[in-house]
Parts: sequence; C-alpha cells; structure tokens
Amino acid sequence: MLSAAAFEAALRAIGAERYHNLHPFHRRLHGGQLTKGQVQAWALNRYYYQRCIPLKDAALIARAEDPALRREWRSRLVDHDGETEGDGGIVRWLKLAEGLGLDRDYVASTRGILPGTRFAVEAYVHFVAERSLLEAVASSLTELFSPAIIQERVAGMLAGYPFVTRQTLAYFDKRLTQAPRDSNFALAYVIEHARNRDEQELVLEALRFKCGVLWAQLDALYYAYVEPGYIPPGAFRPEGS
Ligand SMILES: O=C(O)c1cc(C(=O)O)c2c(n1)C(=O)C(=O)c1cc(C(=O)O)[nH]c1-2
Repeated sequence: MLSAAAFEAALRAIGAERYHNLHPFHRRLHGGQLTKGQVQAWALNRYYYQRCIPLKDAALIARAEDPALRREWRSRLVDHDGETEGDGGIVRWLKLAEGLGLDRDYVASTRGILPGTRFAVEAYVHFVAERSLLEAVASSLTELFSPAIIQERVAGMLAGYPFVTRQTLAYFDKRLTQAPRDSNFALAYVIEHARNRDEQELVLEALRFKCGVLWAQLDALYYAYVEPGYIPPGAFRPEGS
C-alpha cells in the first residue's frame, strides 16, 4: 500500500499529466486566440457541466450513510444552486454566457450543446451514482488543480478579448475559495478511506476517468468549432458561420 504522501503524489501526477489546462482548446481560449463565436461555444457547452454538477452531488449525498459526509457535501449544492433564486453558480454561469452575448434562455435550454458534451457530462453523473462512494468522492479531485487554471483563464481572457470583462467572469471569483475547500476535504477523505492498494488504485482510476470527462468536452469543442470545424446538426452556430 502507498504511504499517504506517495498516494497524494500519485494523484497530483495524474493532474500534471492529464488535467484539461493542457488541452489545445484551453491553450487557445486562455491565449486570446479564439473568435468571439468560439468563446461563446465554450460557455454554452460548459453550462451543461455546471447544470449537472448538483445532480451528481445530490446522487453522492443520497448514497452517503455518514451524516458528517452529507453535511460537508451539501455545501456544494448550495454553492451551485444558491440559497435563494438568482443566487449560486448556475445563475452566475448564465450571467457569464449572457455577458458574452448569448441568449440566456437558449443557453439554459441546452438545445445547442454538442452531443460530445452531453455524453461526457452524463458519464460523470452516472459514474458518481453507480460506483463506490470512495470512487465517487475521488472523481471530484480534479478540483485540486482548478485554482491554477482559473487564474490563468481569467488573466488570459481579460488580456485577450475586448468583449470580456471582470464582471462577466465573476463566476470564477467564488471558485477560488470553494474549490480548495472542497478538494482538500475530498483529498483527506480518500487518503483516510482507501484502506489497501486496490482501493488506492480505484481512487487513482476515478481521477483518470474524470480527467477524461473534462478532456472529452474540449475535444468535442475543438472538432466542431476549431478544426476541422464540423458543427453537428442542431448544435450552436456562431454568427457568420
Ligand atoms: O474552471 C475549471 O476548469 C473547472 C474545473 C472543474 C474540475 O476540475 O472538475 C470544476 C470547475 N471548474 C467548477 O467550476 C466546478 O464547479 C466544479 C465542480 C466539480 C466537481 O467535480 O465536483 N468540478 C468543477
């Protein structure tokens, strides 16, 4: 069995090798190299991820028998759904999409998303609902790596696109405190609850799976909106394309 330190190092190595900051779509997004239509396509598709996160968190809570785990995890539902209407991450993401010039109702309808986005995000929700609780918790560990990408994204997008303002990107301000809180809890949880080498391997595999969920969403965007640019029937078409 790996020591706690070696186990944590193995988890971090997966992020260093596979996290979606490395994807060419993100390299372009953060480097100011995309058109407004391509940035809109990113925001519109990612809305589906945001919308489904609370479904997977609710699925996890439904399976957790430990009140302490449920109590800790429910803050994630509040972060995304808000305490009242008009509050929370989902609404903040819709504001981001609107700030980029998209119609809020069209985004919320998810009619324009890519099939690849739908399948990748649904695979995540199913994974959390169907695998062991340990794997479900482990699959959230990509958030260990998100503060760095968020800082890079916000700075890169503000510098790279005249149509992006700090207010438009307000969604990410809260994530900079929420993500470390959540991922530190999840990391301590998997270190404590993976009781043997096989369970540690399940945790590592869950994190690799989740990196694939994030990567596949960007593959779909790249293929449809960058190269070769085959937009599937029914999916969002940027103006002038
Ligand atoms: O901006 C990003 O790159 C990024 C990445 C991730 C992630 O690593 O899964 C999440 C988020 N953002 C995010 O905003 C978010 O609410 C979130 C929840 C989760 C999760 O798996 O429970 N990941 C992420």
